[in-house]
Amino acid sequence: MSVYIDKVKAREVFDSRGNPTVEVDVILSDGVRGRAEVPSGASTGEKEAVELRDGGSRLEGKGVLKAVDNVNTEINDALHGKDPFNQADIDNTMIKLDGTPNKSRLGANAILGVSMATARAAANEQGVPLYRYLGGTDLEIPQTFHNVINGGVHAQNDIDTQEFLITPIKRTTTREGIEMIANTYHTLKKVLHDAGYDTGLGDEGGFAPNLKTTEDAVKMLYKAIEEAGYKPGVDIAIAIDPASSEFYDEKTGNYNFEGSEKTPKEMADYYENLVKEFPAIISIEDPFSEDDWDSFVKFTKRMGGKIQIVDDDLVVTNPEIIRKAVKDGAGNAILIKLNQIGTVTETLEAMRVARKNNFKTMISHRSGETGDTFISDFAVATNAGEMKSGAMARSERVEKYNQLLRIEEELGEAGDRISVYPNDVDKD
Ligand SMILES: C=C(OP(=O)(O)O)C(=O)O
Ligand SMILES: [Mg+2]
Repeated sequence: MSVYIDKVKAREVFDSRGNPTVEVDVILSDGVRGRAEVPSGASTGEKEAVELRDGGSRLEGKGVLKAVDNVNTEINDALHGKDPFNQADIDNTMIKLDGTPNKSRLGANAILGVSMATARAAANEQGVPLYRYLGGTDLEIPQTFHNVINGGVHAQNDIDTQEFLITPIKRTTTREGIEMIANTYHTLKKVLHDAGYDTGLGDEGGFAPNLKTTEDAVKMLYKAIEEAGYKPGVDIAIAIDPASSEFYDEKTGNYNFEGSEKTPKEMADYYENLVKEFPAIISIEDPFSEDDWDSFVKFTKRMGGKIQIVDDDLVVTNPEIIRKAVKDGAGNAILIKLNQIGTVTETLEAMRVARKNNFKTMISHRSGETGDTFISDFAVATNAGEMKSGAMARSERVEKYNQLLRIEEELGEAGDRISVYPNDVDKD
């Protein structure tokens, strides 16, 4: 008889913010195992699959023992005897067992942990790396986006834009690109320090200086890129994630942004001027709130030919909402977070819908992370094109880039064509 799932076992471990999270082991009938840890967001979208938390006074109500128990009892019973290579069956069984539209009964954290650990166990059973098991051949290393200045809800400072990311655009290998980012990151520390700013870190390993405005932060990035010996917009480009649902006022329909109240139209003007002033900015994520769909559509018509407009909170990796974004022309790229939707299978569907409709895809970490490097393998396996995983500090972030370096080496040794998005002429 071929190998089957013997047991799924979960435990409570801790994430990079010191909050409890779910870790799952999937154990196959021949003893082979797969393990996965589940990340957790802070600026979460309203329509994300539900992360089950225990409530009560223990660990400020953030415990995940209910989710752990759901894995160890109901999910274990439902998956015992199943084929670990049939990922869709595993995921659909859990979706049906949960029975809610947003995984709120068993918890998306419980379900995703099992889903990812099953893929790992299956890869281990075949004796191949996870990226190979999920992706086969003809794989591409993603372009990496590194969040080097943290603001918004990821830092205790006055900047409302949550993320300032730098991305190496002129490089021949991933290793070279990541070296360029490390150089710039170190130079940024010096630039901030010399200008009298604090160089403490935010949640994603970027610096969290008490700069007052988004423009000031972008100016610091320009300075750091140049002082590190690169040209902004030629060697290294910039992306921002205002995560604007966080400063949107539902009652007025306006944005309370860095000391002034702006209408959606004024916000759009602001972004257009920002990109004019700083042409190294090539990508803006969640420029408008998840409750301000029309502004996304208008902004995509206005700026979509010039820059990448990434939907994160707006579509929460949900294939149905992505279909609507495609239909309405809201954004031109999708941020992909496995825990927003809660299974590997649905995440693959979300990516297929996006790519089929010429939307770019960027695989993302969460602000609360673990040491698990699943997303690096996943980004390569799916030829995602882009990946963001924080700055070149805090090992839960850096390990994900290190995993890309290992994969690049392995692909080279195995004789694969190594291409580094987006320099490749085949880019889609
Ligand atoms: C990574 C992000 O933050 P969080 O995990 O807090 O949602 C994001 O908004 O893109
Ligand atoms: Mg975001």
